[in-house]
Amino acid sequence: MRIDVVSIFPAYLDALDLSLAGRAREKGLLQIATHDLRDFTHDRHRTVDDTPYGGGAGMVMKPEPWGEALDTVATDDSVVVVPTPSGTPFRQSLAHDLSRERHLVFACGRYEGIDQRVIDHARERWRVEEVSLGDFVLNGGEVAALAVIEAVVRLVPGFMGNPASLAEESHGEDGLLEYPVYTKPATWRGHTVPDVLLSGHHGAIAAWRHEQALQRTRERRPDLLGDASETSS
Ligand SMILES: N#Cc1c(N)n[nH]c1-c1ccc2c(Cl)cn(Cc3cccnc3)c2c1
Repeated sequence: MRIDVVSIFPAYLDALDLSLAGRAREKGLLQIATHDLRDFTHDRHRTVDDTPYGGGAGMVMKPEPWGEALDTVATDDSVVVVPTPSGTPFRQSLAHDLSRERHLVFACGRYEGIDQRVIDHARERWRVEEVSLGDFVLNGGEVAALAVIEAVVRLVPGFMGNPASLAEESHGEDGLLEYPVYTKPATWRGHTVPDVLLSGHHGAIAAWRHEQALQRTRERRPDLLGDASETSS
C-alpha cells in the first residue's frame, strides 16, 4: 500500500515514522510520503487561503493549490480521503475497506475548510471518502488523518506480527467493547488480579472476558448491542 498526505503542516505526520507504520515501511508493506500544499502555490507568499464567498468568519482553502497537488499525487486507482467536520463518522468497517486499497491520498485541510469545488472535481476522477473522527471540534484534518492511517495500516495483510490479536478488538467482529486486561504483578498497590485469570481454566477465562465485555458495552455503548445481541450469554 502507498499513502500520500497533503497538508500545510506535513511535519504533523512525522509521528507515522514511529511504531507500526515505521515497521511496515521497513517490511516493505507500506510507502508513506507527505507533501506541503504550499509547494503547489506560485505566488511569493505561497498563499493557500482566501476570504469566503458569501461572507462569514475565517478563511477558505483556495482550489488551485489543491487541484495541482491532487493532479501530482493521485493516480487512477487512488482513493482520496478527505477529513472534514461534515464527513461520515469514521468506523472500523471503512478501515477494513480502505486497508484493501493500493493507494490512499489524504487531503488535510485547515481554516474553515477546502473549497467545495476541489471535492466535487475529485469525485469526477477518483473515489472520494469524506470522513469525520466524530462529534467534536478539531482545527484541521491532520489528527484525523493520523487516526485513520493507523486504523487502516494495522489491517493491511502481513502488517501485524500476530493477526490473531486483530480478532479480539473493541468494535471488532463481535461488536462488543474490549474486556479489561491485566499483567504482572498479581497485586499492585492493594489491587489484585481477578482470580479467574490466574486459574488457568481457559473456558472460565473466556466466559469471564465475554461477560466483562458485555457488561462494559451495556454501560458505555448500549448503541452497539443491537449488533451483538446474538452473542449475549
Ligand atoms: N471538527 C472537526 C473534525 C472532526 N471531528 N474530524 N475531522 C475534523 C476536521 C477535518 C478537517 C478540517 C478542516 Cl479542512 C478544517 N477543520 C476545522 C474546522 C472545524 C469545525 C468547523 N469547520 C472547520 C477541520 C476539522
